[in-house]
Amino acid sequence: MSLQKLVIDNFRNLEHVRLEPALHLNLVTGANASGKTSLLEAIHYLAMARSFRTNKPSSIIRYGATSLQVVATVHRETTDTTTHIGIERQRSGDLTLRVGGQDARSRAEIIEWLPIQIIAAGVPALLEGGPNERRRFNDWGVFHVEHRFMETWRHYRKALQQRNRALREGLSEQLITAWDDELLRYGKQLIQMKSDYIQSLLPFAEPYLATEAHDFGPIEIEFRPGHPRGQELEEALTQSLNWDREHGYTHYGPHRSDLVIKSDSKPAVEILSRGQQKHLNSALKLAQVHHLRVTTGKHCIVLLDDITAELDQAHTASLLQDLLQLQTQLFVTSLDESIMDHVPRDVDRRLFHVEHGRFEAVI
Ligand SMILES: Nc1ncnc2c1ncn2[C@@H]1O[C@H](COP(=O)(O)OP(=O)(O)OP(=O)(O)O)[C@@H](O)[C@H]1O
Repeated sequence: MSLQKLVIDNFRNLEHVRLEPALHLNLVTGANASGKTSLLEAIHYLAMARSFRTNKPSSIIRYGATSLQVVATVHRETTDTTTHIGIERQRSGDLTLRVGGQDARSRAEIIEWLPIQIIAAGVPALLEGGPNERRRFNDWGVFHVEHRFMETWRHYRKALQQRNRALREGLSEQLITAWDDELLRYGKQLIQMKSDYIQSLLPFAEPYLATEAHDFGPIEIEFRPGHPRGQELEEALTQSLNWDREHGYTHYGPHRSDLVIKSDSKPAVEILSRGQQKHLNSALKLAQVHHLRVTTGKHCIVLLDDITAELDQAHTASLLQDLLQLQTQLFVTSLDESIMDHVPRDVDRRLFHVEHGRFEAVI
């Protein structure tokens, strides 16, 4: 996917911005607080219907405005089709999502249209972030490559919510476990999908992890299904019933799945330097972009925020080259233009300069 046109209204300090991005590299430069990250945040908001910087949607609406809007013309390479995608958020909380001139049926419809990855200083990395971040990484991949995922997740979530409600309300064992069949059926399917995804991702990660510059030992990623090893999910559910009743929620299941990332057979978070952790993080995201490309033909949009603060020159250059080779559409922010020196001349590129929320296309 790629954005051909982008219009942003009242998003943080961006009052009204219209851009025609390049197909591959879009570099956004400007002083501190000019609006560079806000641009990436607006694109991310359009693609995911959530900010990567805050959980409070009202804080992203421009001060004094009653609503924000982000609209894009999106090209899908797999079908060579173009459509309009839009998101509008009112300060009152109302959210409207539009695809092709119609209300979207769900957030998933938009997310499916716009696969997006972000590598940014403020976004928790896979290693140092909590299990939520690693689940999100895992689910992102399964969502985009496995069409049954969303439907299975909806069934599972419904059973989980009902069971948790029965637990909270202190209902009888019979009423609590009435949901177990559904929970097990869809839970096991989810565990299988998530585990299969990680297995199929690993070969794609290897080339990015194996470059000499990284200098870390062999990396392993172990999928943890969200229940104790050596036990089936049904056994874990039965054994934790008393715990679940006491705490008012279901302890075990794929909603608690996690990934254990190891280097040289030891927890990577404990032995890798901060710089190495950042490389590992970007290598795994690159692997997802590549895997998506090969398994579905979809191109990803990648947002790199203040990348030179994240990675040194050599790694920035190699990351840019890898991403450009995968034909992603890149939006990169930086205080200066030096990143362009790492980019081959024939790459379709545009340089934008931003000042107080106003963008100017320089090349
Ligand atoms: N809701 C809002 N309405 C208007 N302005 C806002 C809002 N939220 C944040 N801002 C301001 O928007 C400006 C742009 O912030 P942004 O994070 O995009 O800057 P940046 O160019 O990425 O800066 P840096 O290089 O320092 O990371 C800041 O001055 C910030 O205070």
